[in-house]
Amino acid sequence: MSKIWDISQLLRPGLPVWPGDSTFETNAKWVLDSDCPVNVGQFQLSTHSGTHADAPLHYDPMGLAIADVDLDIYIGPCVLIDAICAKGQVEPEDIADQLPNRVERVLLRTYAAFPHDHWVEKFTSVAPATIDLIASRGARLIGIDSPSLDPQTSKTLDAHHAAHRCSLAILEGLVLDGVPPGNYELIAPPLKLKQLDASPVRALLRSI
Ligand SMILES: N[C@@H](CC(=O)c1ccccc1NC=O)C(=O)O
Ligand SMILES: [Zn+2]
Ligand SMILES: [Zn+2]
Repeated sequence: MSKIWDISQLLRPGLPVWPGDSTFETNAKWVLDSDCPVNVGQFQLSTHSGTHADAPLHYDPMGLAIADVDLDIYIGPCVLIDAICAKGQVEPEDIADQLPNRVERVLLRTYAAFPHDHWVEKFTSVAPATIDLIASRGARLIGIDSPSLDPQTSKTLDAHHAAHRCSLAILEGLVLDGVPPGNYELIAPPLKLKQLDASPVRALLRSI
């Protein structure tokens, strides 16, 4: 029997978001009572809320929108690598020992404990050389538990552009607490959002 790990953040009011970005809000459009047979909610959120997939359109005006990306990248074998010891940026030497020679998808864990209730300004990002290394092993997707591949203060998004050059899809904001490093099946397709730059995902790992 395979085990499933839910590696998604809980979307709720109070969810920490990128400084200045839209907060996650909910509202009851209809409320079930003697006059109304159903509950119907509504919610408002940033495309980069919680656990999400970036589309190339996020950092390239000519890039694909999230509705148009190849879905099979988000489903299939992956390796989860422990990079908790990395300081500032995940450098190639932080993961070299754990990175298989051939790999399809790579997930990096940087938090010892995921910060569910507050925004961490100095999260761990990924060195562009690490992106190149992962891509050189055949990967088509990189995922990370921090909110971005690049530092919060970056204006050039070098790691995002490196990923784009290498045709690597990007997942961010994964919750990897309690998941042992190793091989899994990833299931994390984005929503089919026309002309948008990213999408929340329900990200799952299945043991193999
Ligand atoms: N690059 C980040 C997000 C990002 O940069 C961002 C997200 C929301 C609002 C503003 C952002 N960047 C502004 O410079 C990411 O990949 O999710
Ligand atoms: Zn993003
Ligand atoms: Zn990103």
